[in-house]
Amino acid sequence: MKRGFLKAKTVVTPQKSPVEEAALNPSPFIGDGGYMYCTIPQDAPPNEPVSECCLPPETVANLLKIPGFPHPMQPIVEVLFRLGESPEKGLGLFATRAITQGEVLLDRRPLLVSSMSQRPLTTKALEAMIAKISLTGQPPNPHKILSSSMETIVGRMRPENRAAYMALANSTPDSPVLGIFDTNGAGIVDAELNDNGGPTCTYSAVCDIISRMNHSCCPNTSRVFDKNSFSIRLYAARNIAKSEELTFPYVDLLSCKADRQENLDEYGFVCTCHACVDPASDDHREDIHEFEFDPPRLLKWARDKTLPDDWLLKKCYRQLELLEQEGLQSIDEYWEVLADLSRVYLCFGDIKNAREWAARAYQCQWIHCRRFDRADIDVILGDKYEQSAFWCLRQR
Ligand SMILES: C[S@@+](CC[C@H](N)C(=O)[O-])C[C@H]1O[C@@H](n2cnc3c(N)ncnc32)[C@H](O)[C@@H]1O
Repeated sequence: MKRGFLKAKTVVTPQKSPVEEAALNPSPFIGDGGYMYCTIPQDAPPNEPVSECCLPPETVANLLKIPGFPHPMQPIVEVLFRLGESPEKGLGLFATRAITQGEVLLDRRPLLVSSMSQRPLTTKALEAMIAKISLTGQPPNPHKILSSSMETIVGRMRPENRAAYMALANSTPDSPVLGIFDTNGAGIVDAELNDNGGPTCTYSAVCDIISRMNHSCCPNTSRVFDKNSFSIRLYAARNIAKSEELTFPYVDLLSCKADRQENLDEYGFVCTCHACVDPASDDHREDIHEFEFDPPRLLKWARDKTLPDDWLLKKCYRQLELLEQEGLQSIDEYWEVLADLSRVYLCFGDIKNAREWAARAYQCQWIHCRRFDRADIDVILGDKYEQSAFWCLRQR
């Protein structure tokens, strides 16, 4: 090199990844698909847990209309589980003491809540898509759209939440950001998040601790999303022994074993739980599924004196036995049969037994709190039970 000449340096500005780009802009905004990217709760102090969300703007507006939103989460005074290795399943959660049915194990804000994958496109998004096709001749790639949405959400997370998210399992061949969403996203039903007039869709939530739970077709926990506190509450759906693994279902529990396994294939494992190895389980689950719950049937029996007194009781006890045998205390059918037993005893004018069954239905808060017909149970547990349509109906 000649003296006096410096070797020219090309200044390369390192390109930011989409996650880094998103981290630069933490304010809420409406993205291409018409979804709102926002932090919930908004303007939270650093010690308040937050969720990064991608939701229809109407859903966000409805949440913000809840008086006092967000309500405080349920304080948990004792940690009842630990994170540990589960043979052949990676990490999992294990009870550190015997837990009683109905105990709350955790109440926690998700790291992420998104409706991106399920929501029909908004008109604006559809127009943008059509414009893009006419410009490039190529339809946009839904996989790319979802992936870029996830990068935006993850980029907006607080660093500690992002680290917790990135440490979760990825059982897919996809990029970590998208694969973690697919492996760990658990559904929040529309009614739990958006029961006052927003667009109908389902939402997926990814959590730091709860997402460590492995699947079982006889799960011992159940979760409820409480939109008031914007948190997921985890309940013991039945008594759990010390050291037992805490489990949650990834698929519909009343479908047959083959269908359940087909849906589990995307998680990359073969389920070997009790129900999947018991040859009688499919028939039991079909019987549970076919059991009719409805007050009209109860009214028909109560008024039809040609049917034996114990006609409905026997059916209900059999249903309860099957549900307990199959380990299905987490599903709605369990609450329904407890509620039916309570109503049947009310028809006999037996308030003591009616209340015992009603108390058991009430104890299933993971179902009770979202049942539109829970008023019956509240009436039986209160002092106005004689005003119920079922009171002494069989004796009239
Ligand atoms: C939501 S994660 C559960 C936590 C995960 N075990 C971990 O280490 O973080 C889902 C993944 O866990 C594993 N898994 C969950 N349930 C399982 C089961 N019953 N049998 C085998 N593997 C399971 C699968 O790899 C699945 O894709």
